[in-house]
Amino acid sequence: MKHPVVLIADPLSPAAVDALGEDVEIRHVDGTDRTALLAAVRDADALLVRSGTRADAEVIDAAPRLKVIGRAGVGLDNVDVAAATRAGVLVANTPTANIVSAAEMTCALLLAAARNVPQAGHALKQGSWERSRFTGVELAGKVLGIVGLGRIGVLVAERMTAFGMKVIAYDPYVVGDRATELGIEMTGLDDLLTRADFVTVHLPRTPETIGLIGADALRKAKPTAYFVNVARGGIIDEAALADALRAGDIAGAALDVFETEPPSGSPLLTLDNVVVTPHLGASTYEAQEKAGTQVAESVALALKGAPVPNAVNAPSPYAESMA
Ligand SMILES: NC(=O)C1=CN([C@@H]2O[C@H](COP(=O)(O)OP(=O)(O)OC[C@H]3O[C@@H](n4cnc5c(N)ncnc54)[C@H](O)[C@@H]3O)[C@@H](O)[C@H]2O)C=CC1
Ligand SMILES: O=C(O)CCC(=O)C(=O)O
Repeated sequence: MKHPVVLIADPLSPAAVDALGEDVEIRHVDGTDRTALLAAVRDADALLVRSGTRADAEVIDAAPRLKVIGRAGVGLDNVDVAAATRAGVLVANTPTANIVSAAEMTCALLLAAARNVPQAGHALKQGSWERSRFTGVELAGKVLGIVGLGRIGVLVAERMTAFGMKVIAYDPYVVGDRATELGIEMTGLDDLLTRADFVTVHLPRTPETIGLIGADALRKAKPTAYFVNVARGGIIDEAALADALRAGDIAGAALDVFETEPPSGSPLLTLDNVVVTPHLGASTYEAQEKAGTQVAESVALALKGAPVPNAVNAPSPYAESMA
């Protein structure tokens, strides 16, 4: 009997392949090579992606056998869930597999920006021992503003509270006493922007969140404020951010994600007060093993027609956009 074809379009942990078992035929394609992807998906019963591959309507239409798209990670802005649902294709992500890694990365970038770690290290490797130039700021006693108090936002709050930061947050969808229990003050976005010494966004990329932090928002921030984005490019408008950084309207930024990835030619890459990483929030062995295993288990269940715990086809209150 012919086994169902599982097409892996982004680099996944070997654990994913193990968890898929022997009853499937595994094929690989570079999901960023559009032509190759559209050709390979034609025979696929399942498609496995991370954030590098766009599983949009064109891909779904090119895949007549497709039953399931597995997203090894959280964000679904690269998967057209509505088109998949219309085509009867189940979509499943791994909503908790990489959240600790993403939160730890956020804390790392916050500290790196506050203490100029990459800039000072780079200068030293170039032979320059410049201690005063890289004087930083302490986090203790400072206000951390978290925009989007979901799974990752809460983990960041817990960790940065241990550094002595006062945490305030904006999230109109948070209900209940969770924030109070954690000692987090919920507030409006404008108040957060005017009070925060560090602002970090932990939102999905949706029509509502694209450009949420734009020129107006940045104008409200303290000139000493730092902005951190380990969520999705475009939630902090990059052109407005570059302008604010150049003008000295804010002190610095740390970015793991970009409007276009890779962000070739972005002015942000040329600014000294910007710390950057190439979308590494989920790139730990632990997160990838969990995401790979969980997504493979979901795909294996879907191919058997069994219920899948992390299916996301149900309407969401903030459906992610393909914009
Ligand atoms: N850099 C990386 O490698 C990673 C990035 N991510 C990104 O982080 C995002 C957040 O992840 P989680 O915390 O797990 O998601 P989550 O769904 O647990 O939390 C998102 C929070 O944003 C809030 N929210 C939605 N729209 C909002 C708005 N307009 N204003 C304010 N708050 C709003 C929701 O109420 C929710 O509490 C993901 O969607 C993904 O894009 C996730 C993992 C790794
Ligand atoms: O490792 C990846 O594919 C990106 C992780 C991510 O951004 C997510 O899970 O939303």
